Formats: sequence, structure tokens, C-alpha cells
Amino acid sequence: MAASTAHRSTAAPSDGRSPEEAGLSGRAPVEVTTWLVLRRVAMRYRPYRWHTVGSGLLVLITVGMSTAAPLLLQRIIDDALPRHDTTLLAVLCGLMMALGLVGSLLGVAETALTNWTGQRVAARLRVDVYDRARAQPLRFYSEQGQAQIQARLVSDIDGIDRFLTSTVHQALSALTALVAVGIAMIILSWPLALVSLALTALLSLFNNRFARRRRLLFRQRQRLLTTVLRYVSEDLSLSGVLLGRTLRRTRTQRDRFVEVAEDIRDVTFRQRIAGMSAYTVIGVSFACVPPLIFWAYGTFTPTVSVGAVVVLVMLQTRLSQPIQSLLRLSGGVQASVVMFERVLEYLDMDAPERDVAPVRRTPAGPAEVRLRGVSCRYPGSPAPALAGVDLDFPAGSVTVVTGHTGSGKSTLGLVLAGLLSPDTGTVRVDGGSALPRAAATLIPQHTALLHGTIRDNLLFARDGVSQAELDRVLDTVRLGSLITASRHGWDTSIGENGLQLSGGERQRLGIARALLADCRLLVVDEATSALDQHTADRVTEALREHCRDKTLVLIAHRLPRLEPQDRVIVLDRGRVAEHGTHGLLSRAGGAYASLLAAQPVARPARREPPHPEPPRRAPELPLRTT
Ligand SMILES: Nc1ncnc2c1ncn2[C@@H]1O[C@H](COP(=O)(O)OP(=O)(O)OP(=O)(O)O)[C@@H](O)[C@H]1O
Repeated sequence: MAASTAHRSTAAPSDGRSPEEAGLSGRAPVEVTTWLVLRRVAMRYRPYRWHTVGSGLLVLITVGMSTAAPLLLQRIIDDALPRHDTTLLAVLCGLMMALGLVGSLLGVAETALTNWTGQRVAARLRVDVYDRARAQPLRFYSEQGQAQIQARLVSDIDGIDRFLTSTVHQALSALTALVAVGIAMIILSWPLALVSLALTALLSLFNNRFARRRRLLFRQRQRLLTTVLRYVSEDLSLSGVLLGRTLRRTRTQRDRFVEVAEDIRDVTFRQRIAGMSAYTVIGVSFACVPPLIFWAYGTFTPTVSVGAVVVLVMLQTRLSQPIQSLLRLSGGVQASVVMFERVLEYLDMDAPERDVAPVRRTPAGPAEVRLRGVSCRYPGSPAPALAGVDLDFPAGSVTVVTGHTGSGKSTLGLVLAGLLSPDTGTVRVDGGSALPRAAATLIPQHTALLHGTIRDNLLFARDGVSQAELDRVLDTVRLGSLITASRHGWDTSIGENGLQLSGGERQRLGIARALLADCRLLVVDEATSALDQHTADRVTEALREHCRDKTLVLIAHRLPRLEPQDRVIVLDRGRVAEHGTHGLLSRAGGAYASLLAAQPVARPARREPPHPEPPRRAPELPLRTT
């Protein structure tokens, strides 16, 4: 069975959404409050605290300077102009210009500093989410799906990046402006200032009523966008297009895409309208304040000077800007909280998988593996995939694992390669002195290939691979003709996941790459299933030859040619039905003998003279080159 499907999810949410859209592992998303987000953000800013303090100070200074300008204006109107004091007028006007110039320069410095720190925090966050996602067991990837992981790493972190560099900066400026303008107003006329501030408080309360709704709508929108990503990767990939066209379901694919596009349209509309109603009320309220100030001045406070009234109105307008921008920003903050919520969901996961360095083959030699009482059950599965398995894989042995479909062969391969931890039982490599993950390499049936050239794919196996090694492994898997027949040789591009190669070529390239990796135990899971019988036999022969210094485990439905002393394990519903040497079991008349008898073609024994390599046909899809 393909390792890629070895962890398919079993829990489907009842509302028809995929598990990834329902939240991690079907769990409800973590509820995050704005305060929690601010605390977590503050923690991430800790290494840059002095830069942050610097940004904050620059904001204070620039806002303070821009608030001081109207006070100078009051002096111009009340003192310099009525008294025709040209010296005072020149000084005050000069000061106003200087304040404007210095304020702008400091503003540039502040933006640069804020972005410098914000980008670093966002980049670190992206790497942390990537690392956390990489440290998950295989089940995570099949449950979450690629689109979900992509959405967190790309669009959510992009949104957080905007929040850190733009929203936080604007909020800080607006808050500072609010305080500074408030103080200036109190200095000029405290009763009028109080009226303005009370109105501000009222409007904030009103705005908060809309905030929660906007957050809910934004969360819904992010989920829908994730679904779009999933549909795009499913419908607009080569395999997705083939699926749609061969089953004549392209209309269905389009319909579900249209449905989600329309859902996004509606949710976005509701989200924007929810914000707009609040902004309209706020805008109208602020527009009414200047006439109210003039009226109050004329009616109740005639002792305040004309200059003070002009400046009060000016400050009131200034006050309305930060308030309106804060209220608008609260929409952005709600969106960022949702994105944080989604990112924290990943960051707060356990990280059970750790990277292990491969153990150098020499001088350690082939690995010896012992399984005792190994059982594995996939979540939601009624029966265990492996049940109480006791097996020995002696160092340097060649073992074939076979059995009917679903008998647990791939699960055993994953356990041997250290990719799946058994629920109970032990896996010991060299008596427990080595980790399975460090000693083993698994070749899955559906090999993942990189979107690059043949050379890129092979060099990924290990650092410092020589050209002689490359030639040797390609020869081992009988793929030398792929290089000679292609115009660009080693630098031939193979397309996304090797889609410009045939299925058999893809498999052989995957085998060649695994042969370059340092390992002492090689597990090959149906890795020649796409090859014709003859080529499969030749590749398996060469593989055995190449792996003389390794322990080799071949998982196969279609049995390869074996030596009498080769070991055979027959699995049946997760249990070992039979195990022994090929020589003994083929004559024992048991499960293995029946599987042998059921093989499609009777083949000559091993050591027959090999057939010459068939001439390579030109690839059907044009090979692209880099
Ligand atoms: N991720 C999963 N979630 C739930 N059940 C699973 C999962 N992967 C495998 N199984 C189940 O575990 C059992 C063993 O599966 P496994 O893939 O190991 O069998 P196999 O012998 O390799 O099958 P095949 O020959 O068809 O490739 C099967 O019943 C299968 O349905």
C-alpha cells in the first residue's frame, strides 16, 4: 500500500466540511482573546525590546510635535496677529515649519524601525509554524491537507505581518494622538474637552458591538479561502484535471468552486457592511461636534478666546481622526486575532517528531531489527493494522513481506522505518543502540519527487554525492537511458512531482535517490509496482546487489525472484501468518505456497541470464528543461 495513504483520516465532520476546515484534528479552534494575542505578540517582541521602545518613543515625539502646532496657531491668532508683533509672528511661523519638517523625518525613521522589527518577528513566526507543522506525526498531514497548512503559512502569516508592521503602528500613533490632543484640549477648555471625550467613549462602546460580529465573519471567510486553496490544488493539478475529465465530472468540480466563491462573496459583503454601519454613525457624530462647540462657546463659555475656539475645533477634527482610525483598526485587529488564533493552533501543538541525523553506514554495517509485541491501530479503525507482531530481521538479510491487501504490510514498513510509533511493543535496532529513523530509509510506492531536474532530485538524498555515485545508482535502477535520450541530460526538468516522467521512471528515480541516502536498513514498499515484470526483476536484482551492506526488506504483492535462504513473512489481518525461508515455505504448502501459486506468470529461477535493457522510448510529454 502507498505510504501516502497510510494515514487517511477517518473522522468526517458532520456539517460536510473536511476535517481541516473543522479545525485541527476535528477539534474546535482555540478561542483566543485580543489580550491573549497581545501578550503572545509582546513575548515575540522581547528580543527586539529596545527597537520597540525606540519606535514607541519616535511615535510619541512625532505625534507630540504635530499636536503642538495648533497651540502655536492659537498664539498666532490671539497674540501675534492682533498686536501686529512681526517678530513673534516670524518665530511662531518658523517653529511651526520646523515642527513639520522634523516630525516628517522622525516619521520616516519610525516607519523604518517598526518594519525592521515587525518583519523579523513575522519571519520568525513563519519559521516556527513551519517547524511545528514538520514535527507532527504522519496522521497530521492527511487530516489537515496541504491547503490548510499552506493557508496558515502564507495568508495567515501575511495578515499577521500586516498587523505587526501597519496595524500596530497606526494604533499606537492614533492612541498617542488621542492622548496628546486630549491633553491639549483640556488645557484650552476642560468642559468642552470633557464633552468630546465622553462622546468618544460612547462611540467606542457602540463600535465594540460590531467587533465580535466582524470577527466571526472574518473567521468564516478564512475557512472559505482555505477551501478555495484545496479546490484549486485538487481541480487544477494534472491529476485533478485527469480525474475530472475521465469521469466527466468537470461540471461538478466547477459547481463546487462556484459555490464556495459565492459564499466568499456573501461573507465578505456582510463583513464589510457590518463595519460600514459603525463607521457611518461615528463619522456623522463627529461631523456634528464643531457646530456644537461654536454653539457652546457662544452660549455658555464666552470667556474662551477666539483663537482657543478655532484651535479647539481644529483639535476636535484632529481627535476625530485617531478615533475613527482606531475604530476602523479594530476591524483589522479582529481579523488579525482570527489569523493569530489559526496560527496559535499550530504553534501550540505538541512536537513529537524530531529530526534525526542518519547514522553513517560505515563502519556500522547492516542493521539488525527486532520487533516484540508490536501493535498499531489507526484512529477510528475497528481492527488493529498490526496485532502483537514478533519478528526478527537479521543484519544483512533479505526479507520479503507479503500478504493480501490490507493485511498490514505498509504499516509494518512504516514501523520498521521509524515513521510510525507502535501503540504497544518495541522496535529495537542493533539491540536498542540505534534509532529506527536514523538507521532506515523507506521507499514508498508513490515516491514524492521535487519540482526540479533529475540531478536536483538525486542530490537531495545526501550532501557530497559524486558524479560517479550518480552514474552508479542510475545504472542500478536501469535508468541510464533517461539521461542519454534527453537533450539536457542530468539537467532535464521532470515537472511537478515528476509528472513529465512515466510512472515506472518516477518509481525508479525514487529508488535511485533512496540508494544514495546513508542507511543501514532499506524498506522498499511496492516500489516496482509500476514496472513490467521483466524490468521489475532486473531492478530488484540490482537493488539486492547494491544493498549487500544493508538489511533489505521488500514489501510486495507480486513476489520477486528469491534465493532459498531469503526470508519471507506472510501477514494476515495484522498478524504474522507464516514466516521462514523461501526454500522452506515454498514447499510447506501453507499461505506462502498458495500466494506463490497465485502469481501471474511462472518465472525462471534467479540467476538466469538477464535480458538486454529495452531501448528507451521518447517520453510522451515534452520534457521541459531548466
Ligand atoms: N490512515 C489510516 N487510517 C485508518 N486506517 C488505516 C490507515 N492506513 C491504513 N489503514 C488500515 O490499516 C489496515 C492495514 O493497512 P496497510 O496499508 O498496512 O495494508 P497493506 O497490506 O499495505 O495493504 P495494500 O496491500 O492494499 O497496500 C487496513 O485495514 C487499512 O484500511
